[in-house]
Amino acid sequence: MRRYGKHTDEDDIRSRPNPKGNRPRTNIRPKHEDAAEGFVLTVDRGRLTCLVEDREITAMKARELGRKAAVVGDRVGLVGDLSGRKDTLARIVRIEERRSVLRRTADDDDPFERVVVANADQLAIVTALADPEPRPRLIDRCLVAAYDAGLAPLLVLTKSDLAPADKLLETYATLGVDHVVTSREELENGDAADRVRERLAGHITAFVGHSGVGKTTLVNSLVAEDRRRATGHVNRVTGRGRHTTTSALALPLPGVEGWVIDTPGVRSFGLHHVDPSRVILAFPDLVPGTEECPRACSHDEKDCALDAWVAEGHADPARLYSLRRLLATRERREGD
Ligand SMILES: Nc1nc2c(ncn2[C@@H]2O[C@H](COP(=O)(O)OP(=O)(O)OP(=O)(O)O)[C@@H](O)[C@H]2O)c(=O)[nH]1
Ligand SMILES: [Zn+2]
Repeated sequence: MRRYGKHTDEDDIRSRPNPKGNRPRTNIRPKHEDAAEGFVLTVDRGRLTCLVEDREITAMKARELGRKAAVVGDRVGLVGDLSGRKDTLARIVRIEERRSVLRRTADDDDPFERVVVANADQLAIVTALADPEPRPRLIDRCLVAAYDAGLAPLLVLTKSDLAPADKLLETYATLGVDHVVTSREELENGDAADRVRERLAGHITAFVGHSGVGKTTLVNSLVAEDRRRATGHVNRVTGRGRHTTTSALALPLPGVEGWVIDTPGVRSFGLHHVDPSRVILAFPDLVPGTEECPRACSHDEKDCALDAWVAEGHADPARLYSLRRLLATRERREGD
């Protein structure tokens, strides 16, 4: 059989007594041992689109998973009809352990998670340099969410044909955040896509951005033609059903390993769930200075040991200033 390649010697045949692959069943096997592996591409009102091998299939969560929801980016185990034919429905019976979870709430008082992406390792924060004006506090909040979730942030500054990037970049220099600057012309000649793509290969990158910053235009330049979406406005129709305002959408990068996960435009970035003790982990140079901190220190309070430690010359005061600025964005203000 072709499946066995060139190993058609007798030994090999003997070790596969049932060449059809329908192995005998016994009662002691773990449940759903033979579930197919899938990757969640998008979620729409309880229906999940999953990639299984090269087929996109529609699935629902099996009741046995209880309250645990599968989200975009999840690796899942599926059983049932995996043909991907119209009107078929598979069942998700397992959610693999996640490497990361990116959450946001609509605002800080909102207990519901609006966007959840699993397994991303990079967060592309898309900001226009003008039209609309950059909102540094929103950027800071996205950075906090990235650090909290353990994602590496990538700042993507669009519309450099309308305004220069240097002032904004200065604000982030101390944080050492990687960045790409793009313009209308570079979008048109392909340079923007090339430069951004370089940073995406081998990664699962979630893209976030305020509405109108050019996120859709950019994402379209990165993905295959048949995956592109109409730009300009909110009524986003993907080739595969309506893209709801609450779900993200995973798109493969053509030619290389890697995924772009587009998320709906954000107006605010609620940080209800953020744990300051994880944000400090993005500042490894400051971590040793927290040893003398009071228990459960937010590192943004009077008794925080970092002030004295930095004053003793152990780290750059600008780094502590940046950490404090980020932590302060957890407090809600008008316009966040
Ligand atoms: N001048 C200039 N305009 C740009 C650039 N990139 C995108 N635009 C324009 O900005 C507008 C908004 O772009 P979109 O890609 O729709 O923005 P979006 O962030 O996806 O916005 P929503 O779809 O509302 O979430 C469009 O008119 C684009 O043509 C750029 O680099 N320079
Ligand atoms: Zn502290």
